[in-house]
Amino acid sequence: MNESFGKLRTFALLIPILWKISGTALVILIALTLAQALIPIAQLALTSRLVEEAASLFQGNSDNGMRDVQLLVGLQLALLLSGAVMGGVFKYTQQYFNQRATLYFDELLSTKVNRLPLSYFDNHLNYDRLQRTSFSMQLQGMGVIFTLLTMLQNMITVVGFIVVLYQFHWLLSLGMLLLVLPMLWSYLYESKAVFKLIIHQTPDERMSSYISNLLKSREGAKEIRVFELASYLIAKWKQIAWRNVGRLLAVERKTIALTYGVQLLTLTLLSGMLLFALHAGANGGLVIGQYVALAQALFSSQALVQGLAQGYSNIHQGLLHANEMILFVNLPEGNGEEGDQAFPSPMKQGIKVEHLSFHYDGAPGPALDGISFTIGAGETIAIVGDNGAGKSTLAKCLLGLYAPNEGTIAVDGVDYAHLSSDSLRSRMSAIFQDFVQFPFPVWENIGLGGISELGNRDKLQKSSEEANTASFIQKLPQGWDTVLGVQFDGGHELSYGQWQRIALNRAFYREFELIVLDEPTASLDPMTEASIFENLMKLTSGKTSVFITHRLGSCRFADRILVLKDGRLAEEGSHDELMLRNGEYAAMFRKQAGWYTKEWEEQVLGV
Ligand SMILES: Nc1ncnc2c1ncn2[C@@H]1O[C@H](COP(=O)(O)OP(=O)(O)OP(=O)(O)O)[C@@H](O)[C@H]1O
Repeated sequence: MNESFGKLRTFALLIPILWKISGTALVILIALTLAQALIPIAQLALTSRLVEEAASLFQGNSDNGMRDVQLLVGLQLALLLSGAVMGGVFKYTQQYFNQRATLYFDELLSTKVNRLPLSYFDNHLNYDRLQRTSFSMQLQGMGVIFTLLTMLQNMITVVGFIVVLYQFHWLLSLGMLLLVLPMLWSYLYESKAVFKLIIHQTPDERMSSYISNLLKSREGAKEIRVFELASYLIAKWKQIAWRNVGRLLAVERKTIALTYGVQLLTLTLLSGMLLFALHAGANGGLVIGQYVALAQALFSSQALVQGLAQGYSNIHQGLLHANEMILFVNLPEGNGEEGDQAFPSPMKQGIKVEHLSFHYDGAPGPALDGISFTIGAGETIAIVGDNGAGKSTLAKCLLGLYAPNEGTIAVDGVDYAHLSSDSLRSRMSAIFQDFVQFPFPVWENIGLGGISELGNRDKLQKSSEEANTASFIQKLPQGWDTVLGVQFDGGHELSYGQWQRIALNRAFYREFELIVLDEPTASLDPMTEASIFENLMKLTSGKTSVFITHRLGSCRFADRILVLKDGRLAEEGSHDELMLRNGEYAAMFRKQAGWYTKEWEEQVLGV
C-alpha cells in the first residue's frame, strides 16, 4: 500500500515536469492515443459486417450487391490510412518531446549538481547516485509517459473487446480478464529484478566506464604508454564488464523462463476460449461473421494483454527511476542553512577564523583541528606545511566551499554561515592546483573569471598587462582569439606553465575581496616565477590574499606565514619572526635554502 502510494506521489511529481517540457506535445500525444485506441474496435465491427455481407454476396442473397461490400472495404481502408497517419504524427511528436526532455533533464542535472556543496564530491555513494540519476532521467523516467499512453490505448481497446466478447458469452470476457493476471505478475517480477540489478551494479558500472574512458583519454595516454598499461587495464575492464554482463544474463534467463511459462498458460486459456466459441458456433449460437470477429478479437487480445502487462511493469520500473531523479533534484543545496546577509564589501577589518575544525566524510581523523587566526584586510598570508597538513582544506574553508564542522569563519564580524552563498561566491577568487584548461579562445579563458565582463576587450587587455600575459598572448597564432588545447579544430596547445599563467590571469580578472592561490607558481620557470611574484604583490596590493606554497622562498613576500602540521596551526608570524623562533618553519626553510649551497652539494652529492 505504502509502495503504491509512493509511486502515485512520484507520478504526481512527474506530471508538472512533463507539462513544463511541452504541454502542447503532451496534449497531441494523449489525443492521438485515444483516437488510435478506437481504431481496432471499429475494425472489429467492420470485419463482422464485411464477412456477413461477403457471405450474402457469395450466396447471391445480397440486396445491394457489390455496393455495400465496396463501401465496407473503403471504410476499412480509410481506417487503416488514418491509423498510419496518426502513427506518423505520434512518432514525430514523441521524438520532439523526447529531444526536449533530454535537453531539459541535462540542464536540470547540470544546474543541480553545481548547486550542491563541494563536499558532495567527497563521497563515493554520491557518484553512484549521480550516475543512476543521469541514466534514470534520460532513459527511464521519461518512458513512463509513453508507456502510460500506450497502456491507455491498449486498455481502451481491451475494454472494447471485453464488451464485444461479453455480448457472445460472459465466460469469454472473464477468460480475457484472467489472461491479464499471470502476465502482469511476470512482467512486474522482471521490472523489480532489473531495477535491483541496476542499483547493485552501479559501482561496477562506474569503474568499468572509468577505465574504458581512461583508455581513450588524453589524460591517461602518457602514463598508459610509459608504464605499458594498456593490456593490464583492458583485462581489468573486461573482468568487471563481464561480471556485469554475467549478472544481467542471469536475470535475463530467469525472466525469459518465467515469461515462457506464463505465455504457455495464456495460450492454453486462449485456445480454450476459441474452442468454446467454435462449440457455440456449431450449436447455432454464432453466425460466421461473428465467429470471424470473435477469433480476431481473441488473437489480437493476446498481444494487447501482453502489452498491458508489460506496460504496467515498465511504468513500475520507470517510476522507480523517476523517484531516483526526484530524490536527487530535492537534495539539500549549499552548506546547510542559507544565510541572507551580503558579503561586507569593501572588507574593512578582515577575516577571523576561530577554533575551525573540518572532518571529511568517512575520513579517520579531522583534516583541520581547532585552528584560529586572523587575516587583516589587505594582508597577504602564506600557508605552508607538509603534504596532507591541511593547507588546501583550509583554503576551501576560507573560500566558503566547505562549512566548518566546528568553529567559525567571519568576515568583518559576520559569520560565513549568515552570508548568502551567492554574495559570498561573488567576492571570492582563486586558482587551484588542478585549474581548468578550457578548450576555448584565450579571451574566453581569461574572461570567465568575471562572467559579467566576459567579452570586454579593453578590460581583458588591461588585465593581461597587469598579469604580465599580454606579450605572450600577442605572440599566439590568432592572439586573443587563439583557441587553446588541441582537442578541437584549430586549437593551439600551451605548456602547463603557460596554462597556469592564463589561469592566474583569469583569477585576477575577477573583482574580489579575497583571493586564494593554491601553489600559484608551481609550474613556472624561475624567471617567470620571480616576475609573477613581484607582479602578485602589485596585483594583490590593497587586496586580501592567501597563497599556499611549498617554495618557502616566496614566503618572504607575505605579511604573515601560517605553518600547518597535521591539521593544526603549528606556527604563525613573518618570515623574520619565524626564522628567529627557529621552529618548524626555520627548519623547512634552511633545508630548502640548503639545496642551493656549497655545503649541500658536498654533503649530499659528495662533490
Ligand atoms: N576529499 C577528501 N576526502 C577525504 N579526505 C581528504 C579529502 N581531501 C583531503 N583529504 C585528507 O585531508 C588531509 C588534508 O589534505 P589537504 O589536501 O588539505 O592537504 P595539503 O596540505 O593541501 O596537502 P598537499 O601539500 O599535498 O597539497 C589529508 O590527510 C587528506 O588525506
